[in-house]
Amino acid sequence: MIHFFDKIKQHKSQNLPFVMYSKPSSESVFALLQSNATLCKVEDFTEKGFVFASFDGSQAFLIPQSLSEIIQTTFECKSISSTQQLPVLYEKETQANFENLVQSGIEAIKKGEFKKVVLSREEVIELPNFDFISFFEDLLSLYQSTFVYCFFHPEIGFWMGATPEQLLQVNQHTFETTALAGTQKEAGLDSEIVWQQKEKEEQQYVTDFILKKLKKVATDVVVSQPYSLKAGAIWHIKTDISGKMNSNSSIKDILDLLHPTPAVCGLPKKKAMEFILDKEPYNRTFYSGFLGELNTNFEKKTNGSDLFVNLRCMQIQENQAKLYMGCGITQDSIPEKEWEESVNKSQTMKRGLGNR
Ligand SMILES: C=C(O[C@@H]1C=C(C(=O)O)C=C[C@H]1O)C(=O)O
Repeated sequence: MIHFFDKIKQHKSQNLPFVMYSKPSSESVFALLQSNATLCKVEDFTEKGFVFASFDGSQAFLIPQSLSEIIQTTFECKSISSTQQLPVLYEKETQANFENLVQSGIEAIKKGEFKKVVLSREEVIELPNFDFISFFEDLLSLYQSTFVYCFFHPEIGFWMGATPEQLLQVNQHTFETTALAGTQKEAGLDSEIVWQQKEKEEQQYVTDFILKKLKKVATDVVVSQPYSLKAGAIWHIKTDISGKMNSNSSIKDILDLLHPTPAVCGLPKKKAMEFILDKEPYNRTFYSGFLGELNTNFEKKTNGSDLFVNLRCMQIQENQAKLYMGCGITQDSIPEKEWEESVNKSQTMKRGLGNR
């Protein structure tokens, strides 16, 4: 049998669509290898396969199960120093531009236009001699608590990432989702992690938004206490939310209500979205969109869905990678701190790349 990664390489060299991924805390890696290059759209979210959807909700594509060979492998973690840092050198202008964007967000919040907005930037880095397979293997070892993926479609692009954020998991009529926000860099002992009011509040906005939206489509909703979650060298605050979908509600109904959550867009959603589309100097496309298994769980062999928010990711183009990172802005935000947070988030992908 040809080895899993050789098959992936072969598929990529034929310019055919594929995705490979590993779920949080799993040792399995699955791949869907589409047999032709057709661009398949998701119409109503009853389709089966792997979905890749944009931030603004206008595009959702599928690698369909019916057109794909499904392969699986298991991996063993290698030991990689997760504290290795790439030198961080930025043009003053890059930092000033992002801080000005954040400042404009703070001013809009103070004027009452919205309560929270998530503002992001892209960063281009050179990737000479990039081997996506060994980078993917490094991501698996570095970020075991995240959803690690590599997605390719000739008409969509080539994306990789390690996201800590689950958007939605559905099994029959029960579902789980999470509210994730607040960020701080690892420092000292894990047990000493302390959150400021600003971060607690920012995360509470996300939880409140999700609970309010779910009222329309779900019952028996259970909410955990907020707790700290580590993803690589970054900490977040997380709340787990679960419940039962109403019998007349569909996955599409829930996704329409939840995506994009205030964890990646803002609050209220429409106003924050308008601000982002108007003010961010680039197009997010699939960054902060969502991706994952739609109506098919290959490990459990059920019809479940398991969707994640596309964060801590990059788009590979020729010998370059575009990295994407965003920060939740509230009225108490300090532009310089948000810049630092974006630099810390960029380390998730750079740390893997630093090992090359
Ligand atoms: C937008 C990103 O992350 C989101 C924003 C966070 C924050 O504002 O603290 C935390 C986790 C994510 O929900 C990103 O990583 O690009």
